[in-house]
Amino acid sequence: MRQEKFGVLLVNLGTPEAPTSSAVKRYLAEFLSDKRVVDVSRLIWWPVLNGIILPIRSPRVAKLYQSVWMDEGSPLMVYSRRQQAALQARLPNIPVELGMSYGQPALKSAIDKLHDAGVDRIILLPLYPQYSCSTNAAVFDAVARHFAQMRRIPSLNFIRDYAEHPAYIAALAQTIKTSFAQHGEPDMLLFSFHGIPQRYADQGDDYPQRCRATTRAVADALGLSAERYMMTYQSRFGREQWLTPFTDKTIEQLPAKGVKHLQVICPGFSADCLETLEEIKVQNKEFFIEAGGTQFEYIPALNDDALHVELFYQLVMEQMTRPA
Ligand SMILES: C=CC1=C(C)c2cc3[nH]c(cc4nc(cc5[nH]c(cc1n2)c(C)c5CCC(=O)O)C(CCC(=O)O)=C4C)c(C)c3C=C
Ligand SMILES: [Fe+2]
Ligand SMILES: [Fe+2]
Repeated sequence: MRQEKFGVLLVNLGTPEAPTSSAVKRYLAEFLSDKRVVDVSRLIWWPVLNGIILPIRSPRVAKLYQSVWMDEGSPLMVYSRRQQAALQARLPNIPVELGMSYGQPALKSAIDKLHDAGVDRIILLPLYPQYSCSTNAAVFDAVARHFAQMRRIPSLNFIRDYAEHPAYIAALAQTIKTSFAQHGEPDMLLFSFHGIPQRYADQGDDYPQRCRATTRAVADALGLSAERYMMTYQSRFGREQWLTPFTDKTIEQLPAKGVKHLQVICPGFSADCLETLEEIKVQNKEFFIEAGGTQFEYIPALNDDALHVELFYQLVMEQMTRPA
């Protein structure tokens, strides 16, 4: 029997092509039209999105993107490309493609490239460590939509998430140790995850459990006692109730409780992006200092760190050596 030809498809969210109001509008329009992200009836959502959210949010958010934009582009894209290149170097005989759920490079073109390279089994690795219907399932849907257009679809190994993978926990523990060594041990270590509507969790999305699993495993690996760390949710959107406790509200209250030195890590973001570099590193730092905190450090995402690439390598190898 012919040996199967494997290919790897790394997927992340996507990001605007430029830090301009029109590019942000195009990006948000695609992202926020996905029913996996906002599941409100289209009859209600379409006029709200097009009449209110896009015109008001796009220019405001474009300014925020300008403040974090790198010479090579949007941070999320820059780090995702570096992750792809590093994993490709580690797996020289297997094509590794990057696809974005929204914007460029489109998932569709990444799948086409793998198809053209003769791949008959795709290892699909969404770079969201904790499963959520709004992210990992959205990737699965998008891949299935493209498969629906193909006559000959490849086999698919879908990595649902890796919230508790030992190599992921080890990489996070290492980066926290490095930060402690560099800046001193803080009074509190805060694990901040992107939020989702509470309703999604009530309806069965196990995202909060997956976030807790990561947090517990890292705290155990570091031997942190319960009063030295906390877990919160950031990046709220819209009027609905989102998962609590909120990162910003928590941070504002910490100095009054005696926390003067705070370090924040965002383990749900595999690459630094607007939500970490601006919302946490700039905005939430300000909230903490204004409330009386004295020392604040944001611990960078794992990005293209060697231990992160090692995790991707192990995840891929586990799929390749799995009995079919
Ligand atoms: C409207 C609902 C949203 C849900 C649900 C949501 C879930 C979710 N998102 C991420 C990761 C990222 N989100 C990012 C930006 C971002 N997220 C939303 C909305 C929802 N996210 C918006 C509107 C935006 C754009 C910025 C803004 O307008 O505030 C990013 C950063 C992208 C970048 O270009 O830097 C990431 C990454 C996760 C992991 C998640 C659910 C678990
Ligand atoms: Fe988001
Ligand atoms: Fe945000």
